[in-house]
Amino acid sequence: MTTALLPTGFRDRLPPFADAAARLEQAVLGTAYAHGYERADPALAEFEAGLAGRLKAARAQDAVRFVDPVSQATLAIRPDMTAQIGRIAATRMAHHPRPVRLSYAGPVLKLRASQLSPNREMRQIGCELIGLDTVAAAREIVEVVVAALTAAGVADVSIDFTLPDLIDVLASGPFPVDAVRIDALRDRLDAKDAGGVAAIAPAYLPLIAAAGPFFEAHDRLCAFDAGGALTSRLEALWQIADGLKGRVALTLDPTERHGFEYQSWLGFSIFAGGLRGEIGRGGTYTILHEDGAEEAAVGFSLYADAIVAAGLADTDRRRLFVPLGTDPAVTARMRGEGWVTVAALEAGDTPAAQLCTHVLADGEARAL
Ligand SMILES: N[C@@H](Cc1c[nH]c[nH+]1)C(=O)O
Repeated sequence: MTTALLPTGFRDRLPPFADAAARLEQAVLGTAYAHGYERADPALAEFEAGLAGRLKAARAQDAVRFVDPVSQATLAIRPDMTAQIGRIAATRMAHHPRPVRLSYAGPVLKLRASQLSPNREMRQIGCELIGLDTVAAAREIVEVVVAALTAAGVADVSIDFTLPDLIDVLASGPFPVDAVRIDALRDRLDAKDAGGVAAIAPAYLPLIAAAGPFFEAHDRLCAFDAGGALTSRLEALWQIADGLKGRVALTLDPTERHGFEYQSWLGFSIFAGGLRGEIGRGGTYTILHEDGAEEAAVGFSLYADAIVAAGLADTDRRRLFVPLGTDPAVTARMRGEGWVTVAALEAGDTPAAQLCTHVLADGEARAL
């Protein structure tokens, strides 16, 4: 075995991609900051028990665990920073007035690669608004993510809304389903398998057709409205989407549940550049406090690697080659004008070897 290779699911990021990811992160966090979201930087690993039980409805986490030789406790490397932000808001920042607005960026590690992404280690950048999961709060969160992607130069953004707790609401209300068959029903709805759904609970069939461009799909879902059980959700969803109308493409897939493990009434996937894979996700969720109290929240996470790998981040180089013997004051002036200067340190050095696009000659930048 060679130690030059990395384990499955891990990779190094090299120039210019690592720079592109850093610029993207800066643009997103800058936009978040300008909207009142201050940065929190949670620990890379923490007590497994504290991480796993923090968000209501979260199943056993998909986390890499290990026994810490120092504390003798089982620790988990974070697979998702949202639960950590929830912990911070519920403990050290519990006394802060609500809502609390926090942003974050850092690596997360999954135990297994998913079908959609072979990577186990990813960089997450996000915002969480803790204390509210109202329409106003959700509108702000989707507004921030759209503004952040615009600031980062990511074009053709589209948002696919979903209702993560839809089946639970219907099953515990108008359309009861046997507890043992509910997972199978979710599965068949996820697969858009009409035959399978019909065999379990035909009342759910219209949900398959209620997916597509947002406003049409919303109309179909309203027509389906199950004795008022969904009225408030549908009204809220409409208001959130209405705020984005005309600026980003909007779709609705009410039974989509991939990646929405702990989200409550609202979930959304973020796409860009006409690509199939999602670049981020978000939604409403519930934080559990130490005393059992529950607190509503809403947020989003973007995946920098997915954005860079899809070619949606700016990876162009613009570098100015500075020949040997150039007056350092001139080079400093060029940097002051925004140039990236690369100084020759030896006589034989060339602009090509230094990946330069321009060369400094007679105090001016000349394109190569
Ligand atoms: N952290 C979630 C998205 C999210 C943030 N806040 C609420 N949901 C994810 O990466 O899937």
